[in-house]
Amino acid sequence: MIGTKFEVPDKYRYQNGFGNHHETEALPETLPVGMNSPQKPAHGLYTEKLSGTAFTAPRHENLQTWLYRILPSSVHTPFRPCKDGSIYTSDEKGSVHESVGAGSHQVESPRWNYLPNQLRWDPFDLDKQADWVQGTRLIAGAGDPTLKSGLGISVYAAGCDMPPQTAYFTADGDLLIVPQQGVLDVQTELGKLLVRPGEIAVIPRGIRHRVTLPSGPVRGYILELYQGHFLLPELGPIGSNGLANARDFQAPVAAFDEEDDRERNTLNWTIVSKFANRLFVARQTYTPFDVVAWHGTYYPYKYDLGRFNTIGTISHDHPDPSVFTVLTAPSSAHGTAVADFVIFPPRWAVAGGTFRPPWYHRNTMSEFMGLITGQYDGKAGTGFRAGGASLHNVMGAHGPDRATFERASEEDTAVPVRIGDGGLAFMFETMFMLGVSEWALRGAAGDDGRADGCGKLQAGYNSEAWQGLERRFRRPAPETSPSG
Ligand SMILES: O=C(O)Cc1cc(O)ccc1O
Ligand SMILES: [Fe+2]
Repeated sequence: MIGTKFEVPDKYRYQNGFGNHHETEALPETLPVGMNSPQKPAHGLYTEKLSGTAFTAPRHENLQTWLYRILPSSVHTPFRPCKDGSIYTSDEKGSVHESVGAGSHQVESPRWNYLPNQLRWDPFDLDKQADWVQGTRLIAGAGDPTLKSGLGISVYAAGCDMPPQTAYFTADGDLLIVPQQGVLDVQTELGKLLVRPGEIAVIPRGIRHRVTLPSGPVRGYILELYQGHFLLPELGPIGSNGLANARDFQAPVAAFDEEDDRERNTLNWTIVSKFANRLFVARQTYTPFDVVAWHGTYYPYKYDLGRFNTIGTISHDHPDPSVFTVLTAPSSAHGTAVADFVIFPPRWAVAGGTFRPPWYHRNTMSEFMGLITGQYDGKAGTGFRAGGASLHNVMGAHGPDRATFERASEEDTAVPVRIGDGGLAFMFETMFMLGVSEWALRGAAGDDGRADGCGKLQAGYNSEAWQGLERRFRRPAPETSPSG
């Protein structure tokens, strides 16, 4: 199912390759030849440079793109804090000079709860009244976007298009988007992406975008990476191909909208900015989707998880889940990720004489998991459901639930089995201890309709998953001496 059947065909064109220097123009002869910033850019456009790394970042890490657009991005009114409950309206009384202006809309208070327990959530409610920006709620996080350190994990659940003539960007980090339900039509400054469940998208920091929902309500997960950028993992002895292959990543081609001449000089466009976890709003007289051509290495992209080339054991033992890494955001400690995006795709389980599911374990890394569809092979019980989530924080003991243990310790391991068909689970794994938001914790599962909390936290997760595990230890009978 993943990667082959979609509700709607993809109507957009892409250019392929991860980390490529791409170039694309929606009108011929727009990109300058042999230079970036000509005195008179083609067609009367302005040149603008978008930097995703410091100017002096090493060549192999340097990310930047040159944009050729109708007006530069700076032509907007000052950003003002947006009004509580009305993110497209600025709070004229709120001062941009105060650290938290009166009435400012905070995406989430930075008050995190640090809990050693295993946590699991029922599927998050769809909010038919919300759009992409309003429907995104922080679940967990670490670090601080002002220090470009750490990450935030959110769920989105929305039922409305973003209003016409609005765009959003976050200055806090790169967005890794994992749709679980419904199609996202994402118009970005650099072109258009259609992103469906079974695909993922990355929208780098700063890139303005507008999300509409061509197939109705949507739900999914977002990892906002405050530091660094996602890379393909090293392949080591796997060799030069495998896992997610570079050629399967798709970046948009340039596409621009021309404004209606009658609307010139009217402040009819609204730009919402997330800056240090706080929303601000500015107005401008023209569409931000006015980039006629671009070239560079800093751009949004998408990837169909159905193209992942899954590698696993063909002898014995359950390998570390790092073999399923799609993208990794490395820290400066070699092999230790700020964030890994890992999937558990359909595959063959063939390990002989082996307990095949994940082992019981405790991990110095934190593991946030979501389920896109179907079932996860580590949890045969019914509690881990598509659109829900689980969190096993630093050193949180976890592993197969009782049902999984019983099945896997009796199965015939001389026979290969197909696992996960029609299903897809994923994990955001991070070196950081994750704080959990107030919203994620408030309201037990079944306690729906709360404004202040998701009402999805499962009170009985630990007991349902593990308390029923039986003692199986039998001390071997002492050997009796033959002499009597
Ligand atoms: O805990 C989990 O279910 C995720 C996981 C899967 C796996 O195959 C090995 C380790 C691991 O943490
Ligand atoms: Fe785990």
